[in-house]
Amino acid sequence: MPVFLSTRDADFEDQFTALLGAKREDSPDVDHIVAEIIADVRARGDAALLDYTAKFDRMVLSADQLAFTAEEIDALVAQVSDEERAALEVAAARIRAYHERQMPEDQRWVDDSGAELGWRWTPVSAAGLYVPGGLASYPSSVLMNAIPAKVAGVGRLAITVPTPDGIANPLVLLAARLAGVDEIYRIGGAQAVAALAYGTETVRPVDKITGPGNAFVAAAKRRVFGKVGIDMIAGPSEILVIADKDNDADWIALDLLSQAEHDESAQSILITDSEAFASDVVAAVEKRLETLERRAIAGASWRDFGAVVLVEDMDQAAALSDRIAPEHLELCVADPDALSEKITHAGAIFLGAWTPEAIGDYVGGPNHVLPTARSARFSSGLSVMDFVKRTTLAKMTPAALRAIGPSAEVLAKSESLEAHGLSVTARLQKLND
Ligand SMILES: NC(=O)c1ccc[n+]([C@@H]2O[C@H](COP(=O)([O-])OP(=O)(O)OC[C@H]3O[C@@H](n4cnc5c(N)ncnc54)[C@H](O)[C@@H]3O)[C@@H](O)[C@H]2O)c1
Ligand SMILES: N[C@H](CO)Cc1c[nH]c[nH+]1
Ligand SMILES: [Zn+2]
Repeated sequence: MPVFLSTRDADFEDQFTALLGAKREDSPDVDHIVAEIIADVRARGDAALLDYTAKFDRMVLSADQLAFTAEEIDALVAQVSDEERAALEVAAARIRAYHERQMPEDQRWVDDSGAELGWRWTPVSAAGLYVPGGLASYPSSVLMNAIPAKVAGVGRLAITVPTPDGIANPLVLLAARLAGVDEIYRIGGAQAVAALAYGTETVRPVDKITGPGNAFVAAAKRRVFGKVGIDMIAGPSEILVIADKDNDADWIALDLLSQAEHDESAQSILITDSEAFASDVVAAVEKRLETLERRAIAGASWRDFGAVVLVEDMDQAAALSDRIAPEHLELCVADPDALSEKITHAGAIFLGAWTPEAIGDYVGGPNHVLPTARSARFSSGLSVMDFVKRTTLAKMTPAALRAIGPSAEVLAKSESLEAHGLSVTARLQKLND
């Protein structure tokens, strides 16, 4: 059974704080193993990649087999059914259209002093996308990572995907092709991240690495950060549903289970102002868990981390939601737009009973790579912005330098940086000659 909290309980604050602080992720200490793997890939390049691929993915390869050839991709893509291809194409088109609107604009203006100022956006030159290939492999995540990169204008986009025992997921290859990925390597784990960051004889290094993965992948991303950029370390999925009594309890139960089925550590929370509705949803979840294919995973998540919170009104619901800062927030209430105005911290908001979160996982358009573990308080989901960087521009005229240069001279002096000040002074003297 999930925990049941009511804001009317005397110890509500303690219980809610415990819910917020519950540690869900089992984070094994893999950092020392990962450090060794990265060092080995840096030292031995392809030879290390081949050894680790043989060891962890049970695949003996030669260096010229590390990358998928165009013919191999063709053969795998041909295995995808027409129905699945059409669905991926719908998803790709919608994700692309959404992300094209995110492209930021350059700015240039002249201020009061006569200085010309501005900024310019440019894409990162090369990006690498890690696609998990062990227990879970999501073609939708390939689209969600690769399409923003290509929309941003990333010149070279490489994918690494482990293929344990030589088995590749044809849908992953098709998603990569639809997104315009340039290179695909059959490698995984920390060694793949190291290869993308530092390069080997076969894998050219990239500037930014994105994509989810297991503890080894996450630790490797943390370690290479600085040498390359990374997106985020996404934790187990979360959903918070705020629903009033005028909902179908079974729909809400399924929405809660849709994220619970990802992972035993996933978290699904219902906030409602109706005790009777809360009971109906709990009963509907139990009923669905009798037959759901992934009932073992979803059941464990619901039992260990699920929660139902009874509130007095929707204002209270909004305030609690902000404290949870959920990855996904569904607002199944009469006026979801009005309620959403009261929400500040959420990775993605799904407005109204006709918007199940799963639409956002696949075909809505917005990205499904979102901040977890309350990090929506300070970060956002993956976007085109993750693949561009901003260069600032400043152009002085003699008049502008005369207007603002003296302040720079004063500040340079106060920081005891003489050359800084003199570089301005020399120019101002020239103007006075
Ligand atoms: N948030 C999302 O959008 C999203 C999407 C897909 C998957 N995921 C998550 O990604 C993860 C995928 O994990 P996975 O394991 O299935 O695939 P993975 O590709 O992340 O990891 C497989 C690799 O781990 C390495 N590895 C395994 N055991 C090792 C060991 N003992 N020592 C060193 N390296 C070892 C191997 O190199 C192997 O190729 C899951 O946690 C899943 O929940 C998240
Ligand atoms: N809900 C996941 C992110 O939290 C993403 C995903 C992929 N496929 C289905 N769902
Ligand atoms: Zn999902």
